[in-house]
Amino acid sequence: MRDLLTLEGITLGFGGIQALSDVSASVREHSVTAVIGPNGAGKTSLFNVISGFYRANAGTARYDGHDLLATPSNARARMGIARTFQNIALFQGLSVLENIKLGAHADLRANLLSASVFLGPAAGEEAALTRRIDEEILEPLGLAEIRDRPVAGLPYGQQKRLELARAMVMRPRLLMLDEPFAGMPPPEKRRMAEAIRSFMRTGGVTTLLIDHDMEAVMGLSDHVVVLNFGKVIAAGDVAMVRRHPDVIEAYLGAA
Ligand SMILES: Nc1ncnc2c1ncn2[C@@H]1O[C@H](COP(=O)(O)OP(=O)(O)OP(=O)(O)O)[C@@H](O)[C@H]1O
Repeated sequence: MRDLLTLEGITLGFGGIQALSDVSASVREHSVTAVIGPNGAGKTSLFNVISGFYRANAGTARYDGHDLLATPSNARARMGIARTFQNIALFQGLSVLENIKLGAHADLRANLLSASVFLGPAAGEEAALTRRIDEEILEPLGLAEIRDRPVAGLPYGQQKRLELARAMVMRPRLLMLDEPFAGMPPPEKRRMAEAIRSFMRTGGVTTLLIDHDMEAVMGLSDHVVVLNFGKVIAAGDVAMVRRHPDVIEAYLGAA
């Protein structure tokens, strides 16, 4: 399988802090790649460079043959890059369905408070989108019954799955998940992992994820990149990374 994303020498600093130093990594198409590492290792910064939220000071990124770092962030979304956030970033006053529809209007997300998001598409398009969301997204994620409920008050696990739903409605090629398992009890983690796998099977998506939950990460991932103090200290398959002495010292040993 070919690489969908290749990073080389990515460097990012904030004043005196070196968040990323010369980070090189690749993400193989149709695989799950996990980025792990202790707090402050640079995982979210790396996501922010890929999605265009931060601008790298040095380095290159190629995505599907394109120079990613030269591509504006809204164009990256159109190229099929979708992400979720570490902290839940849903509209609590809107329904499950409305939140997912916002995800479908990637270009308008910069302008989320605009009512035109809902008035924009013609009625026929709107109905087709709703049907697609019902079949492609809500059903496999087990969210069909709560489709019209407001997000506020939904259990945490359902809100995390809704974030995945909102990213998936774009039919992304590269799905970036920032701590999808955080704060979940084991049954919810299993449901989330199953949902990610099912989208990979049916949608052919490539997944890049960050999480602290070693068991969940190891159970789902084909490839693991370990960051510490902004540097890649190990990369490889799950078995190799588990055995790596620097990883054990930096991360697994401390877990
Ligand atoms: N906007 C910013 N301004 C200043 N420093 C930042 C900014 N974003 C990240 N950093 C710093 O860069 C370093 C890497 O942070 P980052 O959030 O990428 O780590 P992380 O591995 O995602 O950590 P965590 O597991 O705690 O989320 C940290 O020292 C952090 O304080």
